Amino acid sequence: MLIHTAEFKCSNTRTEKLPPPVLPEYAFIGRSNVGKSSLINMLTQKKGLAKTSQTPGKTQLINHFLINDKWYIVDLPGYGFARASKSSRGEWERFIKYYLKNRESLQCVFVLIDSRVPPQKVDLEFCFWLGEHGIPFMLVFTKADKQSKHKTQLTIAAFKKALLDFFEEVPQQFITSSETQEGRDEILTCIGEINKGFTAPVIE
Ligand SMILES: Nc1nc2c(ncn2[C@@H]2O[C@H](COP(=O)(O)OP(=O)(O)OP(=O)(O)O)[C@@H](O)[C@H]2O)c(=O)[nH]1
Repeated sequence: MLIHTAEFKCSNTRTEKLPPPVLPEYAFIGRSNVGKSSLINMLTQKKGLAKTSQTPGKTQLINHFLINDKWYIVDLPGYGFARASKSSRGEWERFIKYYLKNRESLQCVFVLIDSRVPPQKVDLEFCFWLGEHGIPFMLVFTKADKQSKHKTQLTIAAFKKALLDFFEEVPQQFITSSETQEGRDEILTCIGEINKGFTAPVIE
């Protein structure tokens, strides 16, 4: 799929203010600093679209980016950053989990995993939670340029093994690098395919 336009649409801290759910949308989420903003910029080929930062856990908003006037990339706040207070973590849970469970136009959640780290409890628990609620998701192993292909494969194998304790089969996986653009075509092709089957929910 070619990206003709990618524009920031809105930032929200409240789910009531989200755009009407008439276009297919794809949420991107992961532990803070996993490379989510860089991935969104890489997918859209727009450097400053999602903000990248060296300070983990900065974005606490749901950001909608409209792509080709036809679908949304949704940038969700990162989870699992140590410095967040208990109350702000609780708020994150309520807000994001409400969005994930109730957003009619959400087609798939791309869960970003740092390809250099062994399976982390917080990532696995999040995947289990998605599974429990029947929310479709896929895995994106980020920062692949930072290590050998072999090491990335070992991380993926370990993550899959951990998931198989819970799931009968593992979701689709992508390997990405925002530096080399690895994984871009694969993710966009996948989104293009899902878009073809989208019918807008009826809004009452
Ligand atoms: N080499 C390399 N570095 C990356 C890649 N993706 C992200 N980075 C670096 O990792 C750091 C974090 O990247 P971000 O894209 O800001 O991460 P984020 O997940 O949006 O961070 P939060 O704002 O905490 O949610 C930055 O220094 C990026 O330059 C990648 O694919 N390869």
